[in-house]
Amino acid sequence: MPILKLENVSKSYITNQYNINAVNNVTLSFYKKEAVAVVGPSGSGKSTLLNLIGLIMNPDSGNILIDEKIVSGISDYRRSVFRNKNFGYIAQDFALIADETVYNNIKIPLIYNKEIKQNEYRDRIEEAATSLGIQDKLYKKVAKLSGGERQRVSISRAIVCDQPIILADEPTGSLDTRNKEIVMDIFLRLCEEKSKSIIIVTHDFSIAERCNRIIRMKDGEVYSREI
Ligand SMILES: Nc1ncnc2c1ncn2[C@@H]1O[C@H](COP(=O)(O)OP(=O)(O)OP(=O)(O)O)[C@@H](O)[C@H]1O
Repeated sequence: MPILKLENVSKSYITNQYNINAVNNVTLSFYKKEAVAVVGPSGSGKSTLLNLIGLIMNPDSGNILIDEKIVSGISDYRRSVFRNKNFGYIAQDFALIADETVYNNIKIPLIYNKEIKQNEYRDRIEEAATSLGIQDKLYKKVAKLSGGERQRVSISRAIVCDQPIILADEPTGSLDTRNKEIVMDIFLRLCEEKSKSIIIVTHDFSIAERCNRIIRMKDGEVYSREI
């Protein structure tokens, strides 16, 4: 059974100058324990697709289902509840607060998660940091870390609430080859050992080819997929 499903999902942007079908009638399924790459030229709709999947925006038409339950076309509040429960995010620029410690950065999604009690924070933060090998950096400021270390902080933050699906938009865009490999090793380990599903938007073919599956987009449509 897919953990996440898109059925005939479309999204347009309407501006004064143009009306563009950013995602056009896309049907896709995602499963537990798989890393999936979304590739395609600039403007092909990858980020819009990721925002739809992550319930950041509602589709104009079609359905998004998590565990067979429709989670699109619902109120902003209910969407945010599903979002917090199901998705961890990793951004290209890491989206960390440089002046804060690693510990405080990893803590951020816990504060927004109503189901996790404050007395669990420390254990969860230490566990997430340890699984990424940065437990000795917890009380350092992010500003003092290297690019590879910062990305590990952002991955720790994405897994600290233990949501089943991780969404990553160009997660290795600013890393060197060695750190890219390390990040991909971590993603594949999270799929295998923690049964996560990871969806990665990337322009980097060396990243895409290490995923279990590649989804190719062009002009808002998915034109090739395995499975
Ligand atoms: N907020 C917006 N308002 C209007 N048009 C938008 C908006 N966001 C995206 N678009 C347009 O929708 C199309 C798809 O954009 P999207 O960012 O999803 O593509 P992408 O494949 O992620 O591109 P890139 O690889 O450059 O990040 C593009 O033509 C883009 O210009």
